[in-house]
Amino acid sequence: MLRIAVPNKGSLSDPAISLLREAGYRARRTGRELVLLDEANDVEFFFLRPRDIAVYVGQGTVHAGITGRDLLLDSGVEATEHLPLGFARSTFRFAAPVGAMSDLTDIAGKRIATSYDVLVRAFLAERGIEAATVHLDGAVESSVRLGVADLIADVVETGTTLRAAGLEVFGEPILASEAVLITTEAFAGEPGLATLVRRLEGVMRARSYVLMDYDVPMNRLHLATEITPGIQSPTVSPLQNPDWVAVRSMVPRADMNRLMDELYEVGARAILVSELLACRL
Ligand SMILES: Nc1ncnc2c1ncn2[C@@H]1O[C@H](COP(=O)(O)OP(=O)(O)OP(=O)(O)O)[C@@H](O)[C@H]1O
Ligand SMILES: O=P(O)(O)OC[C@H]1O[C@H](OP(=O)(O)OP(=O)(O)O)[C@H](O)[C@@H]1O
Ligand SMILES: [Mg+2]
Repeated sequence: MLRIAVPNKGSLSDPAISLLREAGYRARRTGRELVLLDEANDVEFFFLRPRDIAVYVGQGTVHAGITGRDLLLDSGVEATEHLPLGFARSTFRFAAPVGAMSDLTDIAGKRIATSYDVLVRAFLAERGIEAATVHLDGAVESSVRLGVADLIADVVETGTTLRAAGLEVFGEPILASEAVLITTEAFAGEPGLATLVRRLEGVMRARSYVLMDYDVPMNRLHLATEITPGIQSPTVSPLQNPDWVAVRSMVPRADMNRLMDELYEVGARAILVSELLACRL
């Protein structure tokens, strides 16, 4: 039976559980459940703290787990990224009081508050910058105002928390992070894991594409299918009116409005967009 670690709390937990549910696995019913047996899929899910998941995977007590790239690297564990999952995207950055620092060299000799000491020390060591780290569990943004540190290194998504604390990012980003499925070399070839990966990829693809249907005059078909070439090739079906055909094609969700405009321009009508639930491409 495949053993998978899933975040039990924090920003990673809900999207990870939704992704698994959409991929056809049993969803967690209550927030207090620690272990969940999914007999139909031959998988056991363990709900653990996101920061601890790399440790369990590294020890081989579970076959794989979902955590953040930043947490994986900070754990220093010998687990590897198997599949990026596209949610909980953030950057990991240095930030200091507005106007105080502009360059990485400004960090030398200063105190950096962070929850990710290993990640920060490795970054500084690579660049030969000497500075002290102050470990804090959370709310790192408050540390500068409270006099515990001169700058911070923390997760930034919208930047709202930084602004509220009177801080601004500076220097190059330390890391671009997102949720990732991790495993070890010993388990990377597990058949159950390959099934999980295929299903997760199916959900992610379905989320990033939509299905587009439209009718177009036969003599404009070549123009329309250039706009929506699909994955393999668009489906073209006859209509009762022999001068028109119906076309169905997958298109990237991000492009859908532009493509609808372009199709209309070349004469397509009745352009419909619908959601995909899952797919195997
Ligand atoms: N605002 C955010 N946007 C995107 N990802 C985030 C955000 N905050 C934290 N993360 C990601 O979540 C993971 C950290 O999870 P963790 O549960 O330790 O902290 P959290 O989500 O901040 O929850 P909490 O602090 O409430 O326990 C990291 O991978 C981090 O990059
Ligand atoms: O750029 P933003 O959109 O503001 O998001 C980033 C903030 O979100 C997380 O904090 P969280 O709320 O989890 O609190 P914590 O610091 O106690 O972990 C993270 O640690 C940052 O502080
Ligand atoms: Mg947090």
